[in-house]
Amino acid sequence: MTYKILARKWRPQKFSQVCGHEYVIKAITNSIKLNKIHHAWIFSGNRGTGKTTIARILAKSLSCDYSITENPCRKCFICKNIEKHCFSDFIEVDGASKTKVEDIKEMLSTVFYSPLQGRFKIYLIDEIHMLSKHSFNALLKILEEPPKHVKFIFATTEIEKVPNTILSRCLIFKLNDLNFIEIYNFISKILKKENIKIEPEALKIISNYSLGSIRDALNFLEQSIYIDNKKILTSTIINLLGTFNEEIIFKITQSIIKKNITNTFKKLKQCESSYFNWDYLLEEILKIFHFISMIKLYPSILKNNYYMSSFENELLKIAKKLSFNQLKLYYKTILHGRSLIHLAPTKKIGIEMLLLEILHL
Ligand SMILES: Nc1ncnc2c1ncn2[C@@H]1O[C@H](COP(=O)(O)OP(=O)(O)OP(=O)(O)O)[C@@H](O)[C@H]1O
Ligand SMILES: [Zn+2]
Repeated sequence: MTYKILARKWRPQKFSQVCGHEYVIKAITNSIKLNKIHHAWIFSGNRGTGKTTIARILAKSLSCDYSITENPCRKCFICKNIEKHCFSDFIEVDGASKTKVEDIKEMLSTVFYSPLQGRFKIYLIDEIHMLSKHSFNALLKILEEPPKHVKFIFATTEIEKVPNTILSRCLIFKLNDLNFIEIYNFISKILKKENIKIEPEALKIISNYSLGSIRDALNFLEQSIYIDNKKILTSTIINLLGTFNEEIIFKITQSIIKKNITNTFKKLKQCESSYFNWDYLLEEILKIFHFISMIKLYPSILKNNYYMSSFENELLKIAKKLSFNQLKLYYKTILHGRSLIHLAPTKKIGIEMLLLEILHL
């Protein structure tokens, strides 16, 4: 059998398998249950959060041979063919490569023909924001009065680039970035199914590093599996992603707060490797200052918290010791310094100067 990468192998095929986005899923499934089927949907959100996945499940829901259903059977020939990407009445178009008006006109020339096998003719246009102005105008004409058998599903990472005239004719669903816990739980489940063990710290780093995208998290896992077959090690992830574990980030932040220059630079040296990602270091330090500020002003954030959980007591102490104004000053100085780093002769010099500056706040 041909090898399928994790992100494809574990692409959800039913709404119940989708990670997060509860309200979006609820709205879609309820509208299907109530038989209130709109003619155009648009899903917006960052890369790898589930737009195409949800769009394809929706296409099955509308087309399943048994009935329109929020729970497509996955057994009928239509469901099966949609999953195999070979169903003639489900047309997927990549808006990024078909931007020109001729491309869109060619696609739209088929809308007036009845579906061949399905209930509807469904057009999924991915990255719709890439269409040209003329393409949007051509699409708008059809969207104003679409034939009854036609449904449009759009996906975009940049909804602000989609004209309002198009948006106002669609149901708009905003997919948020998945949070740390959602990604953590989702990939833990997949690793269990794949019978692969992982060190807890490695799982945390992946969940954190993927910045809200399940696809990124699965791709990082994929890469690490090539190295550690049966048990993914923290050291592998650190080298692979050019990142570091929570302990080192915490220690650097702690040394900064204690104004201990020697320790700060000792720890910094430990991070250095050919894979080291300097941008990530500043991002992580910013996250810690944000987290300490939250602990100070909104302590309930610690309930069911995974982030920096091994250092909770120390973080609480810091939150008590520093005023919010001090925390804010650290945060702002790093944020500002980070935006100027590209002007430094090298990133390393930029970071070292910034650390010296905050050590002297
Ligand atoms: N919410 C989610 N739940 C479960 N898996 C997900 C989710 N989002 C993404 N994935 C995983 O990531 C892969 C890519 O997802 P998908 O193609 O739906 O992302 P997308 O938002 O359309 O991204 P892009 O904007 O880059 O096209 C899927 O095959 C699946 O494995
Ligand atoms: Zn079916």
